[in-house]
Amino acid sequence: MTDQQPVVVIENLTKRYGDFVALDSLSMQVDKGQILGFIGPNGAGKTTTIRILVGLSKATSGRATIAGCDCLTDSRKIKRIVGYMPDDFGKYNNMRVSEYLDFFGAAYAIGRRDRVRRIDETLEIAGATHMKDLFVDALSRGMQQRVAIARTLIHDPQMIILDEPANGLDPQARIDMREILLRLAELGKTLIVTSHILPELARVCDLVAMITKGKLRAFGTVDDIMRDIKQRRTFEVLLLDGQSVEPVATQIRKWLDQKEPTGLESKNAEATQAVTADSAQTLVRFETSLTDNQLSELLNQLVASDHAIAQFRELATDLEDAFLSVAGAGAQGDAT
Ligand SMILES: Nc1ncnc2c1ncn2[C@@H]1O[C@H](COP(=O)(O)OP(=O)(O)OP(=O)(O)O)[C@@H](O)[C@H]1O
Repeated sequence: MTDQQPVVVIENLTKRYGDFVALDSLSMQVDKGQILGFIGPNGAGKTTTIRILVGLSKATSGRATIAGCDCLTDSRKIKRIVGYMPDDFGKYNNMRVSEYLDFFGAAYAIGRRDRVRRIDETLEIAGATHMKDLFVDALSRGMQQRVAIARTLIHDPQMIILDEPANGLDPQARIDMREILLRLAELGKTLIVTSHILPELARVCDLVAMITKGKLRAFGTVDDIMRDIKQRRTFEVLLLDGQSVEPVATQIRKWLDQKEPTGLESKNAEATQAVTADSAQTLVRFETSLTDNQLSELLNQLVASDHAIAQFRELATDLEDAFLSVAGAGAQGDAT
């Protein structure tokens, strides 16, 4: 395998439990040193995919390889290449951090002298050097998560798979976790990181795969996904006078009812519902899929009316909105 070849190759991976399709023809690739954010709500199929990747579960059809090794048939090699951190830390009473890591190092058949060195190295990468002599079960969730990362790195895997590493962490610990992920990528590791919380990963991921109901809904860089997903945009009209809010909201509703794709009553109803008047903040907010050209007509009408308009602005759409848009579109598609 050369450096140019993707480290992870997933081709048409499908997993059925009886009649239930947990994973439906999933395909994607991850290159060396990249961080893939694997995003999806509970039950989407993330853990199913990961279990197949680390050789713990057999796909019904399709294929997955890591560094050229088949995840099913080369499972011994996969265990050497991959470090897997499940979302559950487990119970390790009466064990100091160094003993805990030594235990896992020995399980990987790392010699005693190398284990001593690896324990120091992995604790340093995970920012947990000062925890070395503490008892594992006395550590906070965030500290335990760092120790779990050190454990995942103990055999120096080239590929690291972390299942919900930020789960249960406080905001600072989440930021620290992101720093650790970036450090690992800098060290040349390839990472797959799952989350059901999107913005958390968006800042550190090179790639994002969004999955719902076992199907890949979007795959690409964060920018690609934001550009490609056709979504309704949100606008705000800020008014100078609170009394203008209701009449302007009514004017926008009427205009949207005429201009949004016609012929479908439900569409119009949706557009109408998407206009909200906020008297306290003297603004009207609305959602639309109309273009800037079309919206300029509305802006002209509003400016020509008796109401003093302070601002007409588009609200930034974040990845969370994009995800909801993808998930919603996918769910509608499945229903038809
Ligand atoms: N052994 C099993 N037998 C039957 N159904 C299963 C089994 N394992 C998982 N499933 C189902 O497959 C679907 C995908 O589950 P999976 O655990 O992969 O989701 P997930 O995206 O990891 O969600 P979560 O974040 O909740 O772990 C779920 O509907 C789950 O109930």
